[in-house]
Amino acid sequence: MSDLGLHVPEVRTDLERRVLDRLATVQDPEIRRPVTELGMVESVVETAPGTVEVTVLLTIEACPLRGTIQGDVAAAVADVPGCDAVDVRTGVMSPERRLALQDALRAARPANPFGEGSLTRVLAVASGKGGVGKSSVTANLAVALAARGLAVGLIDADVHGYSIPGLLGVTASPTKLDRMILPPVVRDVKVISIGMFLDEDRPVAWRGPMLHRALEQFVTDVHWGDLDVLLVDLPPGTGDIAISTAQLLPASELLVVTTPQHAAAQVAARAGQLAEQTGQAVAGVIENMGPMTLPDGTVLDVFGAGGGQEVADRLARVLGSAVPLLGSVPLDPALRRGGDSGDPVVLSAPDSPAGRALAGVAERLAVRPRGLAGRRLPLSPR
Ligand SMILES: Nc1ncnc2c1ncn2[C@@H]1O[C@H](COP(=O)(O)OP(=O)(O)OP(=O)(O)O)[C@@H](O)[C@H]1O
Repeated sequence: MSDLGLHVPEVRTDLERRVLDRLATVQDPEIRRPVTELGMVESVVETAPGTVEVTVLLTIEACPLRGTIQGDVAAAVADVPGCDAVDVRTGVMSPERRLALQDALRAARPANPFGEGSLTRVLAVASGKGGVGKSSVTANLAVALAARGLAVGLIDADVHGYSIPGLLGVTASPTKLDRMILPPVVRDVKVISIGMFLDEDRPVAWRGPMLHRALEQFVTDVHWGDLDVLLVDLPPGTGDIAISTAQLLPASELLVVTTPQHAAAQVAARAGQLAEQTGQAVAGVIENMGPMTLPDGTVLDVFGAGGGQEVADRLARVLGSAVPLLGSVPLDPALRRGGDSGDPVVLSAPDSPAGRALAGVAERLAVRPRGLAGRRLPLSPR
């Protein structure tokens, strides 16, 4: 039995033992745990001296990652000493085996993995109004934090403008195992979006309770594994989902995105002030679409300047705790291009002005020590 109490094949020869040991280094790309621990290795058989046949069971027949898993297994086994040839076969788990896997994964985690005592830093990204680049900033921060070696998850809860899948180039759908959802992993970020569950052409009228339920499912039914950071892309404004986030993710901190414009800053500050009622801390403010420097050195400030600092100062005053301006991301065609092509600017053009500014914000978020500093107690019991 594996650590999770699941199937481990019997081995008879030394080569079979070495191959099985090596398979412990192969992770399921979605669940992110060794295939040997997940009961996915059905058998390892030395069919002729130096020739091994490995049978891997996938969770579902239509597993989109069949080829990846087969390739990873073949690559891992290829240089096991004494192994001249490997044949990787795939099968599908029986419903009983699949259920046992889900039960084992569920038992290994609390119902709300981000509740009391969680070590995951949860950052809910808010903006006062739409179109300020909140989703672009969120997508870039997620991949920048993952590139720094952190385990990152991303929930796209922006019901009306879910754009995260496009910004990250996610084409895969989540794998559904009865009541458990395995999120697609793209650029090392586990991503789940409300858009992955909707018919693109059919508008949905979301009411508060539906939103709450959807977010609750993303928190509890999605298998996130151990995350260092969970980012939540909120819809613009101060609506129901911001309050649901505070309830379902009680340790979440707000990140407020604004443009430099005075009017936009006022609206953004209002969104941030919600933290006063929900007891959330504000991790900081990010100014986006800031002044851009043209090739001849002229500075073009389409949306003015200073809005980010204005929001940070105002929130600090209202909340009575320090609220840093984490960075100002300039208007930059490279950011727009990266978003359009699903190739975030922090990876596709890291030396561009926006790429550098966003990497700087990610660095500040990554190094900030965790703790209760700055977190306010809720005003009313939840
Ligand atoms: N710094 C920037 N420079 C250039 N273009 C940008 C910048 N930030 C965002 N954009 C572009 O602005 C548009 C809006 O961005 P985005 O969708 O991220 O905004 P949003 O605030 O998440 O909007 P909503 O909340 O309404 O969905 C996109 O086309 C994006 O590429």
